[in-house]
Amino acid sequence: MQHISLTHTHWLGCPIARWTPVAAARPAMSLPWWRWVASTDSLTARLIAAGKGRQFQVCLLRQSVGDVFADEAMALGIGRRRYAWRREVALCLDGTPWVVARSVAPLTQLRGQRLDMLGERSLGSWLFQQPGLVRGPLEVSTQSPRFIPVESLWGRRSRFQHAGLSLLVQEYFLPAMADALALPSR
Ligand SMILES: C=C(O[C@@H]1C=C(C(=O)O)C=C[C@H]1O)C(=O)O
Repeated sequence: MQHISLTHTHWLGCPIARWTPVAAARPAMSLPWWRWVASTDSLTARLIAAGKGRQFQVCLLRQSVGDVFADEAMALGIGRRRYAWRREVALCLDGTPWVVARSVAPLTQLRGQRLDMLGERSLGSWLFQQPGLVRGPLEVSTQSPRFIPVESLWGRRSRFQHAGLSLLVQEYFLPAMADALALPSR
């Protein structure tokens, strides 16, 4: 597959992200990456295991309330101008970001869920403890994230549903992770 490397600036004038169902991306994906990208259990737990003693840390980049990107609004079934809770983090091993993630949820659905109190604790650790958690289908993108100017190898997103809350979690796997784990470029 042709190596596509997009940088932050490519997003100018291109407001819609291209997301495809994970199964459709399978032919373009190596098996080692498939095991990461198509997994549906906690990425936090997987990174800690793969880190083999490296220190895992959630670095909170930004947490705010505001509107969302058009593709996020579509995935959540809300209007673009509806207020949403937005959390952006880097998942780091020994201080090196391996994954960056952006999670968004409609503000009106947060009702008493004190997600803003998470700080540098992993959202995944909280999420996967919730009874009745439902995870929607995974979608994949080769475009880099828009919320931080880094290049990623694979991006994925899925919607979690729990007690009336819809939370869209988008995770982008970075070249530093591929280097550390000797994964292929795609
Ligand atoms: C959804 C998970 O949570 C991870 C932790 C996040 C956070 O703390 O904000 C964000 C996205 C995930 O990479 C997971 O562990 O699978």
